[in-house]
Amino acid sequence: MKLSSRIPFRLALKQTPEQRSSSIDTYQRTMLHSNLLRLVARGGPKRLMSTATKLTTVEVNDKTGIATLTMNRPPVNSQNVQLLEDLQKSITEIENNKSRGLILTSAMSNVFSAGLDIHEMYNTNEERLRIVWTELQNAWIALYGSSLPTAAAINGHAPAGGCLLATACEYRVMVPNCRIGLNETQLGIIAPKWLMSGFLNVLPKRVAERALTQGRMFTTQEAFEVGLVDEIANSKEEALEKCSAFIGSFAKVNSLARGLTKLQFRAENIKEFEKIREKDVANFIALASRPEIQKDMGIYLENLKKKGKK
Ligand SMILES: CCCCCCCCCCC/C=C/C(=O)SCCNC(=O)CCNC(=O)[C@H](O)C(C)(C)COP(=O)(O)OP(=O)(O)OC[C@H]1O[C@@H](n2cnc3c(N)ncnc32)[C@H](O)[C@@H]1OP(=O)(O)O
Repeated sequence: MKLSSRIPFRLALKQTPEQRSSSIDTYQRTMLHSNLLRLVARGGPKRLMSTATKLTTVEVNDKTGIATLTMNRPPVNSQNVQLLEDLQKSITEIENNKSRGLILTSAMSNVFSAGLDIHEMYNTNEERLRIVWTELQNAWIALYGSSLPTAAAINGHAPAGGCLLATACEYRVMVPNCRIGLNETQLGIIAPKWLMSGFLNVLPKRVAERALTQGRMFTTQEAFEVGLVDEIANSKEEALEKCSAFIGSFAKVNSLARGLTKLQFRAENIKEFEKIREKDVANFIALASRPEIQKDMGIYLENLKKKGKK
Protein backbone atom coordinates (compact mmCIF):
# COMPACT_ATOMS: atom_id res chain seq x y z
CA MET A 1 0.00 0.00 0.00
CA LYS A 2 1.25 3.46 -0.81
CA LEU A 3 1.39 5.70 2.23
CA SER A 4 -0.27 8.33 0.14
CA SER A 5 -3.32 6.11 -0.21
CA ARG A 6 -6.21 8.01 1.30
CA ILE A 7 -7.85 7.16 4.54
CA PRO A 8 -11.54 7.21 3.77
CA PHE A 9 -11.56 10.85 4.77
CA ARG A 10 -14.78 11.80 3.09
CA LEU A 11 -16.44 9.17 5.29
CA ALA A 12 -14.55 10.35 8.31
CA LEU A 13 -15.89 13.87 7.85
CA LYS A 14 -19.42 12.57 8.38
CA GLN A 15 -18.44 11.02 11.70
CA THR A 16 -18.33 12.36 15.23
CA PRO A 17 -14.89 13.58 16.40
CA GLU A 18 -14.49 10.36 18.42
CA GLN A 19 -15.37 8.15 15.43
CA ARG A 20 -13.09 10.23 13.24
CA SER A 21 -10.16 9.87 15.60
CA SER A 22 -10.74 6.12 15.74
CA SER A 23 -10.78 5.96 11.88
CA ILE A 24 -7.48 7.78 11.85
CA ASP A 25 -6.04 5.35 14.36
CA THR A 26 -7.30 2.53 12.15
CA TYR A 27 -5.55 4.18 9.24
CA GLN A 28 -2.36 4.48 11.26
CA ARG A 29 -2.54 0.84 12.27
CA THR A 30 -3.12 -0.17 8.64
CA MET A 31 -0.23 2.01 7.58
CA LEU A 32 2.10 0.54 10.19
CA HIS A 33 0.92 -2.96 9.31
CA SER A 34 1.57 -2.55 5.59
CA ASN A 35 4.98 -1.06 6.27
CA LEU A 36 5.66 -3.97 8.58
CA LEU A 37 4.83 -6.44 5.78
CA ARG A 38 7.10 -4.52 3.43
CA LEU A 39 9.90 -4.59 5.97
CA VAL A 40 9.52 -8.36 6.48
CA ALA A 41 9.57 -8.85 2.69
CA ARG A 42 12.78 -6.78 2.49
CA GLY A 43 14.70 -9.58 4.20
CA GLY A 44 15.20 -11.44 0.87
CA PRO A 45 18.07 -11.23 -1.64
CA LYS A 46 19.15 -7.89 -3.18
CA ARG A 47 18.53 -6.97 -6.82
CA LEU A 48 20.58 -4.76 -9.09
CA MET A 49 18.61 -2.33 -11.17
CA SER A 50 18.49 0.98 -12.87
CA THR A 51 15.15 2.36 -13.97
CA ALA A 52 13.73 5.66 -15.08
CA THR A 53 10.48 7.54 -15.24
CA LYS A 54 10.19 10.64 -17.38
CA LEU A 55 11.84 12.94 -14.83
CA THR A 56 13.49 10.68 -12.24
CA THR A 57 15.95 7.82 -12.26
CA VAL A 58 16.52 5.09 -9.71
CA GLU A 59 19.84 3.28 -9.42
CA VAL A 60 20.42 0.57 -6.88
CA ASN A 61 24.02 -0.03 -5.85
CA ASP A 62 24.52 -3.77 -6.01
CA LYS A 63 27.09 -3.77 -3.21
CA THR A 64 25.23 -1.64 -0.68
CA GLY A 65 21.65 -2.27 -1.83
CA ILE A 66 21.02 1.49 -1.48
CA ALA A 67 18.86 3.20 -4.10
CA THR A 68 19.70 6.66 -5.43
CA LEU A 69 16.67 8.57 -6.67
CA THR A 70 17.73 11.41 -8.97
CA MET A 71 15.46 14.27 -9.99
CA ASN A 72 16.14 15.31 -13.56
CA ARG A 73 14.06 18.24 -14.74
CA PRO A 74 16.37 20.91 -16.16
CA PRO A 75 17.14 23.65 -15.57
CA VAL A 76 16.27 23.75 -11.84
CA ASN A 77 14.15 20.69 -10.95
CA SER A 78 11.15 22.91 -10.36
CA GLN A 79 8.35 20.65 -9.18
CA ASN A 80 5.64 20.35 -11.80
CA VAL A 81 2.93 17.69 -11.62
CA GLN A 82 4.99 15.26 -13.71
CA LEU A 83 8.03 15.51 -11.43
CA LEU A 84 5.86 15.11 -8.31
CA GLU A 85 4.17 12.04 -9.80
CA ASP A 86 7.47 10.55 -10.93
CA LEU A 87 8.92 11.04 -7.46
CA GLN A 88 6.02 9.04 -6.01
CA LYS A 89 6.46 6.26 -8.60
CA SER A 90 10.18 6.02 -7.84
CA ILE A 91 9.67 6.02 -4.07
CA THR A 92 7.10 3.22 -4.37
CA GLU A 93 9.45 1.30 -6.63
CA ILE A 94 12.33 1.63 -4.15
CA GLU A 95 10.09 0.53 -1.29
CA ASN A 96 9.06 -2.55 -3.24
CA ASN A 97 12.45 -3.61 -4.62
CA LYS A 98 14.15 -4.60 -1.36
CA SER A 99 16.48 -1.58 -1.33
CA ARG A 100 18.21 -0.92 1.98
CA GLY A 101 17.63 2.81 1.85
CA LEU A 102 16.90 5.78 -0.38
CA ILE A 103 19.13 8.72 -1.27
CA LEU A 104 17.41 11.67 -2.95
CA THR A 105 19.55 13.89 -5.17
CA SER A 106 19.52 16.00 -8.32
CA ALA A 107 21.01 15.66 -11.80
CA MET A 108 21.52 19.46 -11.95
CA SER A 109 24.97 20.80 -11.16
CA ASN A 110 23.91 23.65 -8.85
CA VAL A 111 20.28 23.10 -7.88
CA PHE A 112 18.74 20.32 -5.76
CA SER A 113 15.23 21.61 -6.47
CA ALA A 114 13.85 25.15 -6.95
CA GLY A 115 10.59 24.17 -5.26
CA LEU A 116 7.18 24.24 -6.86
CA ASP A 117 7.11 25.21 -10.52
CA ILE A 118 5.54 28.65 -10.30
CA HIS A 119 4.38 28.34 -13.94
CA GLU A 120 2.08 25.55 -12.75
CA MET A 121 0.33 27.94 -10.38
CA TYR A 122 0.25 31.04 -12.57
CA ASN A 123 -2.69 31.94 -14.82
CA THR A 124 -4.28 28.56 -14.46
CA ASN A 125 -7.58 27.08 -13.32
CA GLU A 126 -8.78 25.66 -10.02
CA GLU A 127 -8.63 22.06 -11.23
CA ARG A 128 -4.96 22.39 -12.15
CA LEU A 129 -4.21 24.03 -8.78
CA ARG A 130 -5.97 21.13 -7.06
CA ILE A 131 -3.83 18.61 -8.95
CA VAL A 132 -0.59 20.51 -8.25
CA TRP A 133 -1.22 20.73 -4.52
CA THR A 134 -2.53 17.18 -4.18
CA GLU A 135 0.55 15.80 -5.94
CA LEU A 136 2.83 17.90 -3.73
CA GLN A 137 1.06 16.47 -0.68
CA ASN A 138 1.31 12.94 -2.11
CA ALA A 139 5.02 13.23 -2.93
CA TRP A 140 5.76 14.63 0.54
CA ILE A 141 3.84 11.95 2.44
CA ALA A 142 5.40 9.18 0.29
CA LEU A 143 8.86 10.37 1.33
CA TYR A 144 8.15 11.55 4.88
CA GLY A 145 6.13 8.42 5.69
CA SER A 146 8.55 5.91 4.18
CA SER A 147 9.81 3.32 6.64
CA LEU A 148 13.08 3.04 4.67
CA PRO A 149 16.17 4.95 5.83
CA THR A 150 16.19 8.13 3.72
CA ALA A 151 18.88 10.74 3.11
CA ALA A 152 19.19 13.79 0.86
CA ALA A 153 22.41 14.51 -1.01
CA ILE A 154 21.74 18.22 -1.49
CA ASN A 155 24.04 19.06 -4.37
CA GLY A 156 22.68 22.58 -4.94
CA HIS A 157 20.14 25.17 -3.84
CA ALA A 158 17.04 23.90 -2.06
CA PRO A 159 14.48 26.69 -1.58
CA ALA A 160 10.85 26.11 -0.48
CA GLY A 161 9.61 22.81 -1.99
CA GLY A 162 13.29 21.77 -2.38
CA CYS A 163 13.77 22.20 1.35
CA LEU A 164 10.48 20.36 1.91
CA LEU A 165 11.81 17.25 0.15
CA ALA A 166 15.20 17.45 1.87
CA THR A 167 13.64 17.77 5.33
CA ALA A 168 11.27 14.87 4.65
CA CYS A 169 14.42 12.72 4.67
CA GLU A 170 16.12 11.55 7.87
CA TYR A 171 19.58 12.88 7.02
CA ARG A 172 20.96 15.71 4.92
CA VAL A 173 24.39 16.26 3.38
CA MET A 174 24.92 19.50 1.47
CA VAL A 175 27.61 20.87 -0.84
CA PRO A 176 29.17 24.29 0.00
CA ASN A 177 28.00 27.72 -1.15
CA CYS A 178 24.35 26.88 -1.67
CA ARG A 179 21.17 27.93 0.08
CA ILE A 180 18.36 26.04 1.73
CA GLY A 181 15.23 27.15 3.58
CA LEU A 182 11.52 27.78 3.56
CA ASN A 183 11.24 31.26 2.06
CA GLU A 184 7.44 31.41 1.85
CA THR A 185 6.99 34.51 4.04
CA GLN A 186 9.47 36.32 1.76
CA LEU A 187 7.02 35.58 -1.04
CA GLY A 188 4.11 36.87 1.06
CA ILE A 189 2.63 33.41 1.58
CA ILE A 190 2.16 31.14 4.57
CA ALA A 191 3.35 27.55 4.44
CA PRO A 192 0.88 25.12 6.04
CA LYS A 193 1.95 23.26 9.19
CA TRP A 194 2.55 19.91 7.43
CA LEU A 195 4.91 21.62 5.01
CA MET A 196 6.91 22.90 7.96
CA SER A 197 6.89 19.64 9.90
CA GLY A 198 10.15 18.18 8.53
CA PHE A 199 11.83 21.52 9.25
CA LEU A 200 10.35 21.54 12.77
CA ASN A 201 11.62 17.97 13.30
CA VAL A 202 15.22 18.94 12.78
CA LEU A 203 15.55 22.45 14.22
CA PRO A 204 15.07 23.71 17.76
CA LYS A 205 11.64 25.36 17.95
CA ARG A 206 13.05 28.83 18.54
CA VAL A 207 15.40 28.63 15.55
CA ALA A 208 12.62 27.22 13.35
CA GLU A 209 10.14 29.94 14.35
CA ARG A 210 12.62 32.70 13.59
CA ALA A 211 13.71 31.17 10.29
CA LEU A 212 10.12 30.58 9.14
CA THR A 213 8.90 34.03 10.09
CA GLN A 214 11.90 35.60 8.36
CA GLY A 215 11.62 33.30 5.34
CA ARG A 216 15.33 32.77 5.88
CA MET A 217 17.49 31.03 3.32
CA PHE A 218 20.48 29.48 5.11
CA THR A 219 23.87 29.16 3.46
CA THR A 220 25.33 25.65 3.62
CA GLN A 221 27.55 26.65 6.53
CA GLU A 222 24.68 28.30 8.45
CA ALA A 223 22.43 25.30 7.79
CA PHE A 224 25.12 23.02 9.19
CA GLU A 225 25.59 25.22 12.28
CA VAL A 226 21.87 25.17 13.19
CA GLY A 227 21.44 21.47 12.36
CA LEU A 228 19.32 21.88 9.26
CA VAL A 229 21.93 19.81 7.44
CA ASP A 230 23.92 17.07 9.17
CA GLU A 231 27.14 17.21 7.16
CA ILE A 232 28.87 19.27 4.50
CA ALA A 233 30.50 17.50 1.55
CA ASN A 234 32.88 18.96 -1.01
CA SER A 235 31.20 17.35 -4.00
CA LYS A 236 28.06 15.49 -4.99
CA GLU A 237 30.03 12.22 -4.96
CA GLU A 238 31.16 12.86 -1.41
CA ALA A 239 27.60 13.79 -0.41
CA LEU A 240 26.35 10.49 -1.84
CA GLU A 241 29.07 8.61 0.06
CA LYS A 242 28.15 10.32 3.32
CA CYS A 243 24.47 9.56 2.76
CA SER A 244 25.37 5.90 2.07
CA ALA A 245 27.41 5.82 5.29
CA PHE A 246 24.39 7.15 7.22
CA ILE A 247 22.14 4.47 5.74
CA GLY A 248 24.89 1.88 6.33
CA SER A 249 24.87 2.81 10.02
CA PHE A 250 21.62 0.83 10.29
CA ALA A 251 23.17 -2.34 8.86
CA LYS A 252 23.18 -4.08 12.21
CA VAL A 253 19.83 -2.73 13.36
CA ASN A 254 16.73 -4.81 12.89
CA SER A 255 15.04 -3.11 9.92
CA LEU A 256 11.53 -3.81 11.17
CA ALA A 257 12.23 -2.27 14.58
CA ARG A 258 14.00 0.65 12.90
CA GLY A 259 11.21 1.37 10.46
CA LEU A 260 8.45 1.17 13.03
CA THR A 261 10.37 3.35 15.45
CA LYS A 262 10.79 5.99 12.73
CA LEU A 263 7.09 5.86 11.90
CA GLN A 264 6.14 6.21 15.54
CA PHE A 265 8.15 9.43 15.65
CA ARG A 266 6.36 10.71 12.55
CA ALA A 267 2.87 9.32 13.27
CA GLU A 268 1.60 12.44 15.01
CA ASN A 269 2.51 14.72 12.10
CA ILE A 270 1.10 12.25 9.59
CA LYS A 271 -2.13 11.99 11.56
CA GLU A 272 -2.45 15.78 11.73
CA PHE A 273 -1.77 16.02 8.02
CA GLU A 274 -4.40 13.41 7.14
CA LYS A 275 -6.96 15.31 9.21
CA ILE A 276 -6.50 18.51 7.23
CA ARG A 277 -5.33 17.40 3.79
CA GLU A 278 -8.57 18.11 1.93
CA LYS A 279 -9.09 21.45 3.66
CA ASP A 280 -5.46 22.23 2.88
CA VAL A 281 -6.07 21.73 -0.85
CA ALA A 282 -9.05 24.09 -0.66
CA ASN A 283 -6.96 26.67 1.24
CA PHE A 284 -4.20 26.48 -1.33
CA ILE A 285 -6.63 26.94 -4.23
CA ALA A 286 -8.18 29.95 -2.49
CA LEU A 287 -4.76 31.48 -1.78
CA ALA A 288 -3.18 30.86 -5.15
CA SER A 289 -6.28 32.13 -7.00
CA ARG A 290 -6.27 35.50 -5.27
CA PRO A 291 -5.67 38.29 -7.81
CA GLU A 292 -2.93 39.92 -5.70
CA ILE A 293 -1.11 36.56 -5.30
CA GLN A 294 -1.40 35.94 -9.05
CA LYS A 295 -0.01 39.40 -9.68
CA ASP A 296 2.94 38.73 -7.31
CA MET A 297 3.63 35.40 -9.02
CA GLY A 298 3.78 37.15 -12.39
CA ILE A 299 6.24 39.72 -11.02
CA TYR A 300 8.29 36.99 -9.30
CA LEU A 301 8.53 35.00 -12.54
CA GLU A 302 9.54 38.11 -14.51
CA ASN A 303 12.27 38.88 -11.96
CA LEU A 304 13.54 35.30 -12.10
CA LYS A 305 13.73 35.52 -15.90
CA LYS A 306 15.49 38.92 -15.78
CA LYS A 307 17.98 37.58 -13.26
CA GLY A 308 18.64 34.60 -15.54
CA LYS A 309 19.45 36.91 -18.48
CA LYS A 310 21.97 39.04 -16.51
C1 LIG B 1 5.39 33.90 -5.66
C2 LIG B 1 4.90 32.50 -5.35
C3 LIG B 1 3.48 32.53 -4.92
C4 LIG B 1 2.95 31.14 -4.54
C5 LIG B 1 1.46 31.17 -4.32
C6 LIG B 1 0.88 30.36 -3.24
C7 LIG B 1 1.55 29.07 -3.02
C8 LIG B 1 1.62 28.57 -1.60
C9 LIG B 1 2.67 27.55 -1.63
C10 LIG B 1 3.51 27.40 -0.43
C11 LIG B 1 4.60 26.43 -0.69
C12 LIG B 1 5.28 26.73 -1.97
C13 LIG B 1 6.43 26.55 -2.22
C14 LIG B 1 7.23 26.78 -3.40
O1 LIG B 1 8.02 25.94 -3.68
S1 LIG B 1 7.08 28.20 -4.38
C15 LIG B 1 8.60 28.26 -5.31
C16 LIG B 1 9.66 28.90 -4.50
N1 LIG B 1 10.94 28.83 -5.18
C17 LIG B 1 11.77 29.84 -5.26
O2 LIG B 1 11.50 30.91 -4.78
C18 LIG B 1 13.07 29.60 -6.01
C19 LIG B 1 13.19 30.49 -7.20
N2 LIG B 1 14.40 30.16 -7.96
C20 LIG B 1 15.63 30.56 -7.58
O3 LIG B 1 15.84 31.17 -6.54
C21 LIG B 1 16.75 30.20 -8.49
O4 LIG B 1 16.22 29.84 -9.74
C22 LIG B 1 17.66 29.06 -8.00
C23 LIG B 1 18.51 29.54 -6.81
C24 LIG B 1 16.85 27.82 -7.61
C25 LIG B 1 18.65 28.63 -9.15
O5 LIG B 1 19.34 29.76 -9.61
P1 LIG B 1 20.07 29.71 -11.04
O6 LIG B 1 20.79 30.99 -11.20
O7 LIG B 1 20.81 28.46 -11.21
O8 LIG B 1 18.87 29.59 -12.10
P2 LIG B 1 17.90 30.76 -12.60
O9 LIG B 1 17.41 31.56 -11.47
O10 LIG B 1 18.57 31.49 -13.73
O11 LIG B 1 16.65 29.92 -13.16
C26 LIG B 1 16.75 29.18 -14.39
C27 LIG B 1 15.37 29.16 -15.01
O12 LIG B 1 14.47 28.48 -14.13
C28 LIG B 1 13.35 29.30 -13.82
N3 LIG B 1 12.91 29.01 -12.43
C29 LIG B 1 13.64 29.05 -11.32
N4 LIG B 1 12.93 28.69 -10.25
C30 LIG B 1 11.69 28.43 -10.71
C31 LIG B 1 10.47 28.01 -10.08
N5 LIG B 1 10.39 27.75 -8.76
N6 LIG B 1 9.40 27.84 -10.86
C32 LIG B 1 9.46 28.05 -12.19
N7 LIG B 1 10.57 28.47 -12.85
C33 LIG B 1 11.67 28.65 -12.11
C34 LIG B 1 13.88 30.70 -13.99
O13 LIG B 1 12.82 31.58 -14.23
C35 LIG B 1 14.78 30.55 -15.19
O14 LIG B 1 13.93 30.51 -16.34
P3 LIG B 1 14.41 31.08 -17.75
O15 LIG B 1 15.52 30.17 -18.18
O16 LIG B 1 13.19 31.00 -18.60
O17 LIG B 1 14.88 32.49 -17.52
